[in-house]
Amino acid sequence: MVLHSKVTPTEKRRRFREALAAPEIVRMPGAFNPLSARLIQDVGFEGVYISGAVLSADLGLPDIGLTTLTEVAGRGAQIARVTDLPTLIDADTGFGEPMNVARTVQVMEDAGISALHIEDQVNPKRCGHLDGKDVVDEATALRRIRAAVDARRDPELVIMARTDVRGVAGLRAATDRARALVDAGADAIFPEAMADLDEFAAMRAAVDVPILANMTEFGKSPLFTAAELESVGVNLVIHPVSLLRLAMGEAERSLRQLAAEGSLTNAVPRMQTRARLYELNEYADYARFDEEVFAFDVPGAADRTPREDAEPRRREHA
Ligand SMILES: C[C@](O)(C(=O)O)[C@H](CC(=O)O)C(=O)O
Ligand SMILES: [Mg+2]
Repeated sequence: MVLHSKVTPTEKRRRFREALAAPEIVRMPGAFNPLSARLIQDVGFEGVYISGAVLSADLGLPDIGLTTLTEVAGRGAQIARVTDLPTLIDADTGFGEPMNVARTVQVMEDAGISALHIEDQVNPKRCGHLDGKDVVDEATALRRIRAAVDARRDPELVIMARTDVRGVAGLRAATDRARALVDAGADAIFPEAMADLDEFAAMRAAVDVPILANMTEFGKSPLFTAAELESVGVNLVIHPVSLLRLAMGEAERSLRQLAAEGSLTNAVPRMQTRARLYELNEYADYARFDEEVFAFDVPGAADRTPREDAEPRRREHA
């Protein structure tokens, strides 16, 4: 892959649409940084989720709409450029009024993102699995999606509408809202905080676009397997915060061990090795790339060298 993914954003978006249309469920664990996105690809998943909860947690902030479009898109771009997989990013409420939503879509396109979801919570939003959240009225929710769709320049970009209505007004209201969001142009639906598989099945029956299941831990939905979700027609599953929770759990355990034992010797067997890290970050490929660039010879170039002292730069390789 060296330096970046060679798959263009449009190609990733096209592949994502194709995967969503296939009968197999698309699995997207949440990357907490570009390196973990590499791991997700290496282990063989179909896509990378970029979570708002993870980004805000990473900045030491609660997930209550404090992060800005610039911060979220910047992180998205860093992650998208190191993976060949499609990326789905959490655009919260779209960062403002419908006009802001329109700008959000274009900024995410420029960031190389494949898909984004925009939710119908009021500003400031909160985690969809917490009590006490609120949603905007239908007209406002539809305007956000309409603005997003109108602003899109690459027709392959996937615009997903998330509805938080289930936790506020029940399943029936959520399926009604989802239908309206699809009519407004949403390519896919993210029904937040569904209580069981029957609710996913009801959502499946309500709309004819791909639907997503959010398997976040410690939330309102039980943790169904990919096969269970696929069996009720769910097209895409995200595990948004799982890798961050796992890494932080291990970090805390190990810090306590270090504090108690004065060394991390006993934690080393649980660590990713230096060799594996270098493999993920393609040290060998970079070295080869460097060699090839310096060995590259343009026929006749020497005759055209304008300055006699123009010596090619030499580089030592370890
Ligand atoms: C999917 C989500 O929007 C996210 O930001 O990752 C969160 C996840 C979480 O807080 O567990 C959500 O609102 O469900
Ligand atoms: Mg979120």
